[in-house]
Amino acid sequence: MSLRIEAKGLTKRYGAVRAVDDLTFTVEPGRVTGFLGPNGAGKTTTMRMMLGLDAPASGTVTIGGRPFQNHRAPMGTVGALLDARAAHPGRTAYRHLVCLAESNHIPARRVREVLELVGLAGASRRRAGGLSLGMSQRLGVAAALLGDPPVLIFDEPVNGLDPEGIRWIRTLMRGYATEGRTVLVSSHLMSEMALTADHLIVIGRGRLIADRPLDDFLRDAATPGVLVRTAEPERLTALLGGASVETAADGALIVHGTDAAAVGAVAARHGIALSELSPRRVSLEDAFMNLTAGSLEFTA
Ligand SMILES: Nc1ncnc2c1ncn2[C@@H]1O[C@H](COP(=O)(O)OP(=O)(O)OP(=O)(O)O)[C@@H](O)[C@H]1O
Repeated sequence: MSLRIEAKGLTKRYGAVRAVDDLTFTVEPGRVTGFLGPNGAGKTTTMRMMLGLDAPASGTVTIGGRPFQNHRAPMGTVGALLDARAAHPGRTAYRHLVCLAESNHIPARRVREVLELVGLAGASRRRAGGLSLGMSQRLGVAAALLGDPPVLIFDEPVNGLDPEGIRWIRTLMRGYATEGRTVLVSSHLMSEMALTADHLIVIGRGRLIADRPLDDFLRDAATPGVLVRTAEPERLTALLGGASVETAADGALIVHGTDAAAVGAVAARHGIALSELSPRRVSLEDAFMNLTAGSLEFTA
């Protein structure tokens, strides 16, 4: 069973703030979709509406063609990780999952399975309140996986995880997507999404900014240019004739309209020493900043 998530004209206001503003997009099965936006962009609010935890002011969001609340087996439809500290602090990890399983008609043996799956089997008797943030996060993932759902919705799942935990959750999401499930994961870090997602939905101030494959972002970010450092920038600039040259804040030259080999050849021919010569790429983080500039809630 594969289900897509479809938002149409989704809008939510908090007083004068349009937290989510006319969002239309589809999250397809079989890939990891990154939901990217700066702090306050509206990611959590959108995910809460997907799960029927908040009502839209207008528009709709459906999972497999109907609102989440209309599915008869919620945990068997969507596995959600919204708030890592959602478990009752006094309950053991095991008890927390058993309660969830019981109220959702999920066999108790599944609890052992998911505890194994998230690496918490050894900590199942510990109280949720005493777990580290990383372990709470794993317990949240265990709860999400209880019903073996075709759709996973994870809000900033790497928060609080150490590098091993981050790799674990990436692998887990990748695995589920490969099985044909629908995986939506939010983040405010482009660098994290670049390692995790196949497709990106980018929002800023509640509005859709981009909805395209990760590869397209990577290609655009790799705008060709050449970074050159030399003690004779003026002379080299004059010799480069047709190319457009800008000077970076640290004195390096950024040359467009030619390649590193050509710049090196000109410098060699005229005996200009270069201390650096490299093809320049815009970092992904810069590309994301450019994309969302003007949509930041707070700017420095
Ligand atoms: N319950 C609420 N009451 C009032 N305003 C809210 C509420 N929840 C969210 N907002 C506002 O709605 C906007 C979107 O918030 P949201 O938490 O959805 O963004 P986000 O992209 O998840 O951000 P973050 O990465 O910081 O979690 C923000 O301006 C936020 O201040």
